[in-house]
Amino acid sequence: MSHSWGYGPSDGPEKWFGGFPVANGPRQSPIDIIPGQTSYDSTLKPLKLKYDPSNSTDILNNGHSFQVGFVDDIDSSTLTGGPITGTYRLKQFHFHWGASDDRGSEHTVNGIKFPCELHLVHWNTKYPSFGEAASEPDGLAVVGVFLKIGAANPRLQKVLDALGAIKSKGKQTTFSNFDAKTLLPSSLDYWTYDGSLTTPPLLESVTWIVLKEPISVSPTQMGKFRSLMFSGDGEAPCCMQDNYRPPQPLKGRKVRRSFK
Ligand SMILES: CCCCNCc1ccc(S(N)(=O)=O)cc1
Ligand SMILES: [Zn+2]
Repeated sequence: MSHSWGYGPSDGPEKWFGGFPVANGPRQSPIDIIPGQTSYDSTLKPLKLKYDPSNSTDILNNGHSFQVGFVDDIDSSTLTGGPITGTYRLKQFHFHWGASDDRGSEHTVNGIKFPCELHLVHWNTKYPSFGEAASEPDGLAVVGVFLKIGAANPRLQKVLDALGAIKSKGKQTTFSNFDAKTLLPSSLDYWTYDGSLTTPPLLESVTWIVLKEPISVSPTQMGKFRSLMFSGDGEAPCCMQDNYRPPQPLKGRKVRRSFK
């Protein structure tokens, strides 16, 4: 059975339960973060992100978003500290965004949607690979960064300038020497909770680490995200936008914060 899914009326988030029943599971993502209901945890460590720019390899339109891939066969781009134990390796980063600036993020804060959200995806090196880690409850850690409309962000430009070469589904091009650390805000204060992949297969294997401070993006830069296509060459053209899953029920989970 082919598990084709998307973000449209016939194959979008409200339809994913059919092919992926975990969609109604106990630790689904994203969620609405209500800061007043989070608990400060003084035992949470500072996040340690060590990214080697020489590790970036390619940029790919996967038909759902675009992602920048990293070499992950050695511990050269890693996440340690924060709420996790051990070492997690950076595998890829990607984004989710809206058709207009009033929506697009997956996590929300007090019900507020941001126009875009960056996900830096890491896997636990206690497992042999990303694929194996993805099915373990402590297998993945994703750092989420909100993008807020403001001044153009020069650090996004290299990524946005590469999108012309990967307009349609399946297109891929080399993307080297990109320092993912440049996409992070100045503060690494974060909220954290146990969740899932936000796209099928929706595996409940993600420790979410959502940064409190957004980075900026301009309306023009947002337009460049929307110039991508969900569709492949020769298919009916369909703009890549609104590729976000809405918040899911908390089901008793606690959200902790690293800051007072
Ligand atoms: C086992 C194969 C999984 C492939 N899909 C990876 C994937 C999906 C969603 C996210 S997200 N949006 O939760 O960060 C990250 C990585
Ligand atoms: Zn994502």
